Amino acid sequence: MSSEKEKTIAPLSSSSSSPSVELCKGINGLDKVILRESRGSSAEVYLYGGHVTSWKNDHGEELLFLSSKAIFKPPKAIRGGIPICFPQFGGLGTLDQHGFARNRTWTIEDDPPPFPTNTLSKAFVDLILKPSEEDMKSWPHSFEYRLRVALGPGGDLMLTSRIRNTNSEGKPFSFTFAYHTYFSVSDISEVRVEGLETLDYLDNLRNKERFTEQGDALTFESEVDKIYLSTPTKIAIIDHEKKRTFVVRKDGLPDAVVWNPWDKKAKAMADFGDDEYKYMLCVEAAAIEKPITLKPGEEWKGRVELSAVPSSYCSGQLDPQRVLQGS
Ligand SMILES: O=P(O)(O)OC[C@H]1O[C@@H](O)[C@H](O)[C@@H](O)[C@@H]1O
Repeated sequence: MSSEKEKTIAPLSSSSSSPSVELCKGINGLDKVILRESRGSSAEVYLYGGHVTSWKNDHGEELLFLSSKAIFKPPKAIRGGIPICFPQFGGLGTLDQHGFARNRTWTIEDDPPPFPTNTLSKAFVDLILKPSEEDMKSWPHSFEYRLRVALGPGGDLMLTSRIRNTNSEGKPFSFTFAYHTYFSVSDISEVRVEGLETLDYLDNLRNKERFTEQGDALTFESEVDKIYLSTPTKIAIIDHEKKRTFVVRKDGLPDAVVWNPWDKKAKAMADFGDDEYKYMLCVEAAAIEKPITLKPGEEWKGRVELSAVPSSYCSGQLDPQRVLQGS
């Protein structure tokens, strides 16, 4: 073998790679960005919706649920991954359900204003959304919405939203917000959520009436659509069968929505498989009960950090305290 040939082969057989960010075409030719970390984890972000559609650990296992029937065609929002609900959560206002950010095309911003704290991550992308003239007709406010999606060296997925009021005529505005995260689970009946016990919630299935959750971890055996209020900064989703725990850490987002459509609603959704409710759970870091108000020039920040860790066991039982109190 010539030395020339050996030189060409060497880099291809190398197993370690450095963090990378790649812009390419996704489904239906929509632009997407792929983030890759050196140990093998990755994430995919569509510019349409500023929407994370994939998050994989360093074994290449998908951690987010994406419907097999998801429609990647504007103006329909993508079913699964992490839709951004802004400037309105759900039907709590005059806009279409969950606002318009999830069905607008965002732009990559090469040089955003610096973050107060530096992220360790080298695999990240900065996106920006500004309202179009059409948007201003239904929501007459100027804003700049900057979204950074970053993959940490250990595979954690971090989303940071910075929303600034850029109204020139001195008008404040208010909004509600959610990171509508669809977690992939092995079987919804094997899942528990820790961290929301004893909290008050608004039940979307009962006219948003206010109730208080019981003392036990949440388990699932029917449709659920609840907005938990004043929640702790950390919530754990424990997948018994997979022996995997998702930890949601959040900042600036006091509420948490828990949603699973179950069988009847699943059948009624055109972009969701009839049985897919078994394999997903939405736990959405949110600001809903008390809308955020920004005066001109003011900026709000809302951040979520998702990690997937092996569940810790204690004499055959999961030990929720270790999950919630651990670092
Ligand atoms: O079908 P959409 O607009 O994506 O909304 C899905 C669900 O999103 C949840 O956040 C809401 O609480 C539910 O009420 C809603 O059904």
